[in-house]
Amino acid sequence: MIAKEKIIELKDVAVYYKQKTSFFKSKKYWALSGLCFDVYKGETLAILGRNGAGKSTLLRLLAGIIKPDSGSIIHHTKSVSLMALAAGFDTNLSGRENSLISGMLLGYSKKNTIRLIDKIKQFSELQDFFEHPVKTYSSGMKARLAFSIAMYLSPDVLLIDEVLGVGDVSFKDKAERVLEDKINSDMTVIIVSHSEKQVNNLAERVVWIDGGVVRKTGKPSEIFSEYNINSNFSTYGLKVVDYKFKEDYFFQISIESYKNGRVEFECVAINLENRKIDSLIFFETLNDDVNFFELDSPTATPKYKKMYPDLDFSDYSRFNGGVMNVSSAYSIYAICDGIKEEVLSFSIEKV
Ligand SMILES: Nc1ncnc2c1ncn2[C@@H]1O[C@H](COP(=O)(O)OP(=O)(O)OP(=O)(O)O)[C@@H](O)[C@H]1O
Repeated sequence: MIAKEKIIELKDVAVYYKQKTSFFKSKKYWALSGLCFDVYKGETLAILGRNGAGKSTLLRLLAGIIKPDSGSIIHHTKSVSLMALAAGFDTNLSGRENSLISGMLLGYSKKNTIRLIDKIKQFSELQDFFEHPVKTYSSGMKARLAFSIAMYLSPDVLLIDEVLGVGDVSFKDKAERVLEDKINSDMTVIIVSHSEKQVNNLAERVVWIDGGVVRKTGKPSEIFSEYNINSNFSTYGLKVVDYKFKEDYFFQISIESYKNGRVEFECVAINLENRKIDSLIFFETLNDDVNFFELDSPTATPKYKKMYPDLDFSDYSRFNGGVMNVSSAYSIYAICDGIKEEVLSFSIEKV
């Protein structure tokens, strides 16, 4: 096996912001702490996390715009671009002038940058606006300029913050196609995205940031099941811990209501290898008692079919609802082709 080449290393990195508590006083707020992970050459890495988790702070760190307050970042590359954040633009200058500056900052000669500028203008579809100050642009136009610059002035590491979420449908399609070409080349791409579909399509690896710390890293399929369940539970001030699942299953558990320590839920489970699930059994370990209940309706509701159009909900899925208790632990077994196997286990706690 060829050893993967590290392009960025984060060693116990932490960043704080000063937040004002009164007119004279401020306190340190640690937006990121204890981050340790590596980025490898040529990979596409997705950064996932809820609002306020620290994703933008992490991107700014990776781009060198801010420095860690403790720990260290080692860059084994010269050109990291945060174009897509549009953070580097001088808004008094035009799209053309900003493209030129970006090229020079990335180490291109003036001649080479000028050669690429018309391609940037054409790709961005900004037309005459390209010659106007960036401060007159809408946020979608800024994102289009940023994306186009990044695509033509190929840095070694491309950082993208939700850029594909802006712009009209035809620009989005075009951007996604070009980005896929970059991903298939040896460019390293780090992308922040809330879209499960986009991350599944584009990224090989995910770093899940939760409350400023790395909660988990892994393949998109390993992360999303737990991430989605956690997102649902955290809306109710609850968290899912000790989450373990069998990779050939997809799960979605959503909360219908939460009252007096009892969670009414809906659950859908799908065998991703198209093995028929005969039944799903929930075992609950609460106060040394073991309770169990069986989920036995064979197909999902139209709601789930609409949410996951790519999944096969026929024989391979089981769907039902029930009640779970907070401060309790669950093991879920599937009987699949006559064989009983543990497919998911977790506990529910108050945050
Ligand atoms: N300049 C700042 N001063 C004080 N606190 C800040 C500053 N910037 C960010 N924070 C705080 O740091 C935390 C992380 O913010 P960050 O913008 O990195 O999160 P995020 O994951 O990108 O969020 P979102 O998805 O909402 O954009 C948040 O709690 C935020 O309130």
